[in-house]
Formats: sequence, structure tokens, C-alpha cells
Amino acid sequence: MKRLAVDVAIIGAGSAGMTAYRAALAHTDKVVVIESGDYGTTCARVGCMPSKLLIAAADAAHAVAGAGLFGIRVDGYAVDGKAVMRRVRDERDRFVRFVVDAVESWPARHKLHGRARFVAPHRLQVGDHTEVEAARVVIATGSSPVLPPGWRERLGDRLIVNDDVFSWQDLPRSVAVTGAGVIGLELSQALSRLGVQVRLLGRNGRIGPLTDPAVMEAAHAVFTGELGFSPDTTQVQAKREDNGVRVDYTENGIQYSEHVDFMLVAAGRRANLHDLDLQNAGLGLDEVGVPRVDRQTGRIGESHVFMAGDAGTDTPLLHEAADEGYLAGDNAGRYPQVQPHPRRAPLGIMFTDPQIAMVGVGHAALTDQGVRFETGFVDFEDQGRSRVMAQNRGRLAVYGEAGTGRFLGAEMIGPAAEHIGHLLAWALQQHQTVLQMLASPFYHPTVEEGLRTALRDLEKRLRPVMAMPDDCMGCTPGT
Ligand SMILES: Cc1cc2nc3c(=O)[nH]c(=O)nc-3n(C[C@H](O)[C@H](O)[C@H](O)COP(=O)(O)OP(=O)(O)OC[C@H]3O[C@@H](n4cnc5c(N)ncnc54)[C@H](O)[C@@H]3O)c2cc1C
Ligand SMILES: NC(=O)c1ccc[n+]([C@@H]2O[C@H](COP(=O)([O-])OP(=O)(O)OC[C@H]3O[C@@H](n4cnc5c(N)ncnc54)[C@H](O)[C@@H]3O)[C@@H](O)[C@H]2O)c1
Repeated sequence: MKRLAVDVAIIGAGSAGMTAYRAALAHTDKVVVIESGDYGTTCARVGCMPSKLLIAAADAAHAVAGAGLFGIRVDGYAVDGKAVMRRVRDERDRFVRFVVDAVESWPARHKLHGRARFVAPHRLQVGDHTEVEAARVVIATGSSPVLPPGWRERLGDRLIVNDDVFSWQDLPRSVAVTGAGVIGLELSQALSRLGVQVRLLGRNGRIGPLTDPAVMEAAHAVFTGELGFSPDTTQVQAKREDNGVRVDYTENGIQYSEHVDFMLVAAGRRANLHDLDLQNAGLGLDEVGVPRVDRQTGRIGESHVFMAGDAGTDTPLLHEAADEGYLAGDNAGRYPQVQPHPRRAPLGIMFTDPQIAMVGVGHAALTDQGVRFETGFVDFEDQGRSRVMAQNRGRLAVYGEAGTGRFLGAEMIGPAAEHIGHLLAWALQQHQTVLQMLASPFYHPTVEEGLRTALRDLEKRLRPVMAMPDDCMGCTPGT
């Protein structure tokens, strides 16, 4: 058994771990990053990037299929599944290469390969070959898909998760997708637009991260209109049969039975903490055995252990993982002079079409917290620029605090949501009021004019006396 003594040991070389490494290195050279799997990160290898590559192909197919609306005739197009998947894999490999190159440029003394687990608060065992004595530890072990009990045993290789999709050589004929969350919706719509027959099995009418009933209603209209989407299924059973899976489920009291090539499970992800033997780390764990992490320091309680990324967050997103990696790595490096780091305004974007954006505090959380707030809406059906582009589907809800007029958050499904989401998150981070936001420029004709309509609606409800003049459709058409 080799022995190693370091100031900072980082478990996991994903996006959070890599950022933690760079931050810790600013304080000490005695750092080691321990990785049990392949280098390249979840984001580049099986997450953000390959999923967006698949969506890009689906968008191209959708644009061709819908070109007739603009008077553009496209005769006889076909989706070449092998070519689609080849581009997804090739471009994905390019992104992975950049990450792997970065890791390969690190000195060998900073890297260790193998599965890490705690044997004592300051001691990690890595595989069966090395024992690391670490003054501080950063846990950045990411997350893995949650599978319904017994399905892996019953379905074998017909049960797939996101990782499997991106190594396909060709597109299958049909898939059932369990879970209408972010991954389920993004992949279902992309596969459907590429000609795969899709059955998306949701639960309790949930649709991605949305909580605002009016925005959810608009989202339901979008996805049930386009996909084989069953938003409120119960009693879902899956069993293996010849060349695929038999899926039985109930919706609205009616039983359905379908045969599909694969069952894709996208029913949420769980932090990779189970095999770390955290009970040996001397940490305070909560009632379900999970450590509590300070959002601004990344530190677990008063301990020498820090956590970053999907392993310890309720916002498992790439930019959050990178930020958390930085603050955990920095604090592990400078320990015991741990310092808090400010966090950014919450922002989430789903790359469906139309896209979904969540900014700040959502409708359900505002309601649960008893905040006095008002809501402004815009429906995109008659929004000028959106209609010009035939992307006039969806709804935006913006929330403002009663009394102060402070902007609090937004939920949206609609055109350009990735851009509108950023504008709103930046305004939120600057603590702007709705009136201050309305004082910013809005160009004509843009989708942002739809945002202005929603903000004006909100302003009217927040401060009836100081309301802005009504929209003038004749002055600037379709805003
Ligand atoms: C399909 C999909 C699409 C996504 N799309 C987006 C998107 O568009 N935008 C966005 O912001 N986010 C997206 N995400 C989320 C984003 O990918 C994650 O939030 C981010 O990658 C998390 O980074 P991480 O460093 O925490 O984990 P990871 O990158 O998973 O790194 C964790 C590392 O720890 C290693 N490890 C685990 N246990 C041990 C151990 N005991 N010992 C040693 N090593 C260990 C693992 O092998 C892994 O390499 C997506 C995720 C998925 C799955
Ligand atoms: N665009 C992006 O930023 C992006 C894209 C993909 C993933 N991600 C990240 O990855 C995380 C994980 O994604 P996810 O989609 O796996 O999780 P999720 O939490 O977004 O969605 C899981 C969904 O599955 C449902 N569900 C759970 N068990 C079920 C069952 N047995 N049957 C039917 N439905 C069931 C849940 O109610 C939920 O709606 C996301 O929270 C997100 O942060 C982000």
C-alpha cells in the first residue's frame, strides 16, 4: 500500500473537482485529485454537451419539417440516424478531449486513479493501492440516475440512462421515457423530432422544474401537442419481452400497454455519496445520512471537509458546480481561514423548444414562504417577433414583491427563454425593482418586448397608482 500526505485531497475530477483543484492550488502544491472513472466530466461526456448536440440535430429536422409554413417547399427529407449519432459522438469527443487535455497537463503527483473512501476523518483509501492522509478533503463526486427498484434486473440492457443514449450508433424505433423532468423532456422531444416513437411517462402532472399553474398549463399544451406525453401516469410496470420492453401504465383510470425498443429512465439523480463510507469521516450527518453544506463556504459544519457540485447541492447545474468547486477548493486551500463567497442569482434553462427558464424564486416557493407578491404575465401567441418567426408558443410569469416593487423571480416556457432568463437573472442579482427594469431599453421588434409586456402587467398590479401607460399595439405592432 502506497502512502501519501497532502494538504487537500479532492475526490472526483468532474467540473466541480477540476475547479476545486485550480482554486486549492493557489494556496498549496500539496494537492491530489482522486478519480475512479474516465476523465472528461459528466457535462462533456454524457450530460450538457451531447444532449445539446442531439437537440441541435432535432432542431434542424424540425426546421425542415416546418419550412412549408413560410412557403419553403422541401421535398423528401430523411433523418439519417447513423449520421446524426456520428456527429453527436464526434463533437462530444472533441469537447471531452479539451477536458482530458487539461487533466493530462496536471503534474502526475496531483492525480490518483481509483475509488476513494474514508477510513478515518483525515484518511482516505484509494482502490486497494494507496492511503492518502489529507488535512482537508473536498467531496466532488457528482450524481447518478435513480432507477426504480428491480428494473435493472428485469430489463437488463433494455433499460438505459442518459449515458447510453450518447453512445448509440443509430437511432432506435421507439423508447419509453420515465420522468418528465429536465432530462426526460429534453431527450424525449429531441428523439421524437428525429423520428423515434416516444412515450413520455410523467407523474402528478409535473413538467420539468415548473411550479406556476399558468405556465405549466402552457407547457402541457406544448408537449402534449407534440409528443406522446402522458403527464400523470400511475402503476407503471415494465417487463422484458422479445427485442424490447412491454410497458403497462394507467392514466385517468384507463390502462395502456405498449411495446418499445428501450426504457429510458430519467427519474432524477442521487448524489454519489453511498460508497464514500462517510460514517468514518467524523461529520455531522442529517436524518437521511447526508452532510449539511454551507452554500457560501462549501464547508460541512465546522469540519475539515468541503463539498461541491452535484454531490452536495439542490441545484445540480454546471455553472453552480463550477462555482461550488471554486469556493470549496479555495476554502480547503486557505483553511482554517475559511471565507464566505457570494452566490449568483438562481437561473435554470431547459433546452426544449420552446425553452423553459426558471429565475430566482419560483411560484411554489414564494407561496410556501408566505411572500406577498404579484404576478405579471405575457402570452406569446400574439407577441410580434415571436409570431414573425412562428415561435409564438408559451407564457412568461414574472413575480414582484408587494410594497417594495422588487423583482423576485420568473417562470417561463417560450421563445428565447435562454436569453430572457439571463436578462432577468442579471436584474435580480442587481436587486432591481420592476420599475427600474422597465426603464431599460427594449428594441423593436424583439421577443424582449414580450418581457416588457409581462413587466408592465406586473407593475400595474404592484402599484396601481404609478402604473405605466397601457401597451399601444398600434404604436409598436405586436409588442
Ligand atoms: C443528460 C444531462 C444533461 C445536462 N445538461 C445540463 C445543461 O444543459 N446545463 C447545465 O447547467 N447542467 C446540465 N447538466 C448537469 C451538469 O452536467 C452537472 O450539474 C455537472 O456536470 C456536475 O458536475 P460535478 O463535478 O458535480 O459531477 P461530475 O462531472 O459527475 O464529476 C464527479 C466525478 O466524481 C467521480 N467519483 C464519484 N465517486 C468517486 C469516488 N468515490 N472516488 C473517486 N471518484 C469518484 C466520478 O467518476 C466523476 O468523474 C446535465 C446533466 C445531465 C445528466
Ligand atoms: N438544461 C439543463 O440545465 C439540464 C439538462 C438536463 C439535466 N439537468 C440537471 O440534471 C438534473 C437531473 O435531471 P432529471 O431529469 O433526472 O431529474 P429531475 O429532478 O429534473 O426530474 C425527474 C422527474 O422524474 C419524476 N419521477 C421520479 N420518479 C418517477 C417515476 N418512478 N415515474 C415517473 N416519474 C418519476 C419526478 O417527479 C421528476 O419530475 C436536473 O435537476 C438538472 O439540474 C440540467
